[in-house]
Amino acid sequence: MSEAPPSRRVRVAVEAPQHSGLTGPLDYLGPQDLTPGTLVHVTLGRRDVMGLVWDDLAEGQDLPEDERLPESELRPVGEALDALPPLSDRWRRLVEFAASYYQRSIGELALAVLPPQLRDLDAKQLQARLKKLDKADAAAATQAAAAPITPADRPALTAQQQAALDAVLELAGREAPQPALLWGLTGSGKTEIYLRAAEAALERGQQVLVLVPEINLTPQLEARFAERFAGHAIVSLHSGLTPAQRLRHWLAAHLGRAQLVLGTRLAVFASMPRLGLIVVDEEHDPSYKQQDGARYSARDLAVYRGHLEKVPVLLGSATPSLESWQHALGGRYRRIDLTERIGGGALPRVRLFDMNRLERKKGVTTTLSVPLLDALRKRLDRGEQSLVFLNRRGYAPVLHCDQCNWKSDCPHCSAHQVFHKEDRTLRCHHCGVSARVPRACPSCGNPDIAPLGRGTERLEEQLALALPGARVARIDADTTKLKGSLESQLAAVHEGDVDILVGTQMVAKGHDFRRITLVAAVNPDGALFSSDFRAPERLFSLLMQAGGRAGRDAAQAAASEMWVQTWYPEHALYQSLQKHDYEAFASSQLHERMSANLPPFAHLALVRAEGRSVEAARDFLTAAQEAAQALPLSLGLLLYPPVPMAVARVADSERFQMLIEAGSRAQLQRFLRAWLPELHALKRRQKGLTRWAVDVDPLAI
Ligand SMILES: Nc1ncnc2c1ncn2[C@@H]1O[C@H](COP(=O)(O)OP(=O)(O)OP(=O)(O)O)[C@@H](O)[C@H]1O
Ligand SMILES: [Zn+2]
Repeated sequence: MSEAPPSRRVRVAVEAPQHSGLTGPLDYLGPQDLTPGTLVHVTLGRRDVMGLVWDDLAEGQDLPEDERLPESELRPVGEALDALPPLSDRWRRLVEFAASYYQRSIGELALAVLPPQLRDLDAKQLQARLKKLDKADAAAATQAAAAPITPADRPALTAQQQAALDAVLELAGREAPQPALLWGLTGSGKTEIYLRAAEAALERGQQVLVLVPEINLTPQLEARFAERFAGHAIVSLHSGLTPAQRLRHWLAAHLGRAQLVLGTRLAVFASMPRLGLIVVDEEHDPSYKQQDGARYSARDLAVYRGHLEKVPVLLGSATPSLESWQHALGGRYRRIDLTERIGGGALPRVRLFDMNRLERKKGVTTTLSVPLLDALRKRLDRGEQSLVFLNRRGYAPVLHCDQCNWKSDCPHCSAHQVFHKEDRTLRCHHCGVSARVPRACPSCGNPDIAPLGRGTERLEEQLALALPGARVARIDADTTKLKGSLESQLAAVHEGDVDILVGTQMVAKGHDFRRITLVAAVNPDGALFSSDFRAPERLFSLLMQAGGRAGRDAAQAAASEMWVQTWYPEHALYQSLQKHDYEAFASSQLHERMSANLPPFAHLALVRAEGRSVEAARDFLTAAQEAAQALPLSLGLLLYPPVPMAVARVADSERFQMLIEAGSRAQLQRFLRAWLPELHALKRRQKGLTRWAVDVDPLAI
């Protein structure tokens, strides 16, 4: 290091949040041979931060020539972490696309999707890490090399599965494969297709990325991959890992050593030099959408990544998102169907139980109707399992005093505090604040305050009372807080130690329960009349999923039943559900969406604002709307007026939102790019505004 080599202008993506006004990579002075994709330390203001050397030109996010600093004023880049192979061109294109599409800065997104620990290392520490990893991997690699890629113990495919696999393999052989939508009934053996397609990719020496909605809800999928590919290098990537694990797993993927990467939405950004296949399981699941920062859809980015890397993307679902379904109808996605359950079992018979037929007693809803209890008892007698599904946790959604009408409202939110009997607390599910249950009404002193309505905790209690001797268990966010508790509770169900399982949507998804013959949804009507146009889609898929937990053992399939208690049995959604007719449901929904000009026929962005007062949040959006109307690019767009959000106040913050609707993605993108910089300026002027954010393709309205 005697003579300093000549320097040049290098562009470095640094983590500067959008609101700081820095959008593109920044200019520094660095050595000639600094490869794009290399991590470097740089100074930003007075801080030392991690940056990523970017390309010479990043489209759209560059400062105009005359705003760039002359070379003489540039700061030098600091230490480069060049022991790490640079992040690939394709990886950088993915990040660039995501940043631009979701309206964030490249640097913010690039650094946010790298493992956090990587940011804190210097070159020497990184080298030490890599060395340690080398040693561990050398041992594992010999093992992996010895493991056969074609495992011996795998089931022979059914004819339908074989046809589906052939279709996937045919795509994989193409120069630029189109994405595939694997539409398969619950229990039709979709996972087996993922496994076989993965196997074929491994045989080609490629890496496979498998995305799942929530890793702790799908321990079985992970177990099935681990079992099938025992001896192969499989790593997981999700937010439940320790920072050290996350770095180790990420490095294994980046160095090309991990053959399979299984992860949640953030794994869509895993650096994988030999990527050969992307699987997105339960592609319709809302948890693929990131809900803060860059609000990306991992499913949509997976499709884009497949296009960039020219690899097949396999989107699997029994109830595809209407977006994907529409793409399949239009021929953009290749549709592959699995229409039979493994073993030839039937889907459960759906029984729509009309609540209007029950005798009405004032103020009492008979959630546990006599016929339902009879059906449960029948299963008990036969030694079969039942699942009772209610998407509301806690004991009761509100406590109420019938003398003065006091209700357990959250002091900080426009919502009730939920009564949790187990620890006798009132808890707000929005801001998290928790209080002891009062002995008497805080307002009038009446000692007789009562729970109104019902959550899973109460349902569990009532079931145990009504069916003495039954082993009732509950699985929801409250019973599974401890690490490993969900796994052990699920294991108890699989082992037959539970007769009746009560739970929220956590139990409806993905589990391969073998002994359940009755699934009951006791109070699903709420979503029918939601102001969110996607609520019916979510309800339908949740109920199909829940129903799919019954009769998975073909021998019992004929006796399986799904029980839906509803006040609206004639509703089209339930009618389609009864026939297991996703196609009819999708077609009627798409029809409605088309006439209402909603996605997938229109493209939406939502701007949300939070303030210390209603005025602050609303006025900001009103000003934003005026700024939008002044832009010629807003012509042809629909700008809805600001409205309070469904839960208007959370943690003492007033929340408003404003919807923008466009006929095309490109039009929306062009408009946002012109408009959002003005919002950064407006924010500085709006007193009392705490934050604002834009959500492109919002999922919940
Ligand atoms: N060809 C096959 N022969 C025998 N058993 C199979 C075959 N394919 C899958 N199975 C088994 O059938 C069951 C259901 O398959 P799988 O879990 O893959 O269905 P799925 O479509 O992913 O279901 P879901 O959407 O409900 O999660 C599993 O226990 C699986 O091991
Ligand atoms: Zn609250």
